[in-house]
Amino acid sequence: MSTGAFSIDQLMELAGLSVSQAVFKLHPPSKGSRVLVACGPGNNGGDGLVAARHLWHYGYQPTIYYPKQSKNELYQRLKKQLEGLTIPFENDFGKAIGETDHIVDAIFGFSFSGEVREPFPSVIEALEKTRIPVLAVDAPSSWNIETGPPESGPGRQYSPDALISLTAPKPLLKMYRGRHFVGGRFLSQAMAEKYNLDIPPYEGLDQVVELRVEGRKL
Ligand SMILES: NC(=O)C1=CN([C@@H]2O[C@H](COP(=O)(O)OP(=O)(O)OC[C@H]3O[C@@H](n4cnc5c(N)ncnc54)[C@H](O)[C@@H]3O)[C@@H](O)[C@H]2O)[C@@H](O)CC1
Ligand SMILES: [K+]
Repeated sequence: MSTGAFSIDQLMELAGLSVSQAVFKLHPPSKGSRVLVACGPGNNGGDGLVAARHLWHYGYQPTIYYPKQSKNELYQRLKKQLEGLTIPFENDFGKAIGETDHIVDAIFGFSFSGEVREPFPSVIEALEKTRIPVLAVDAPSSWNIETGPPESGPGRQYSPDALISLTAPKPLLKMYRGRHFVGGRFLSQAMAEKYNLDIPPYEGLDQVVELRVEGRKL
């Protein structure tokens, strides 16, 4: 992903900005301003940290669940930026889910593999059961990027209300039914052609576009 001379910081900022815009389109703060952002240990979690910062500036009240914090300097800076806005970090996911209007699932993205390890099984199970709307970032966490939901264990019935694919949809989209956004308004025509991607019709200032999922009307 160094392609196109974008640094990881830039890509993560663009990803998190897209996520924040999808949240706004799904649930503007007037419909409930509390948003729980569940962040995993990798870059998917980093997207969540960035999104939370933007959401705060839009008028939301984010809470962060971030149980496996990376020591990497980039994540430490993202965390400091949130602390600077006095955004709370909550370690008890069960408590946090009871005190929110909607949820961003930024736990695992395209590098997830194997069975869900601690401390995340109970978190995935809670996402599976909750009636609070969930927006999954890049993938529903615990899904295999190629084949979709796991056959057993946490996540086998996890079906978030909305998904935002970053840069381009992943193969798991075949197994997904729900609202679907794409965020990747930085791709050049040359990059899109190189990777055989279609650039979707972004409008106005939008960093995201909602697309039709096969079999479901917008
Ligand atoms: N350059 C890029 O590739 C970009 C990626 N972005 C985001 O980064 C994501 C991919 O990030 P990463 O490659 O860091 O990986 P992920 O964030 O998808 O997950 C990897 C992390 O999860 C842990 N993990 C993997 N399997 C696990 C399991 N079974 N149980 C518990 N923990 C497990 C790994 O130890 C690692 O810490 C994308 O989906 C997207 O959201 C964006 O930030 C934009 C740039
Ligand atoms: K995710």
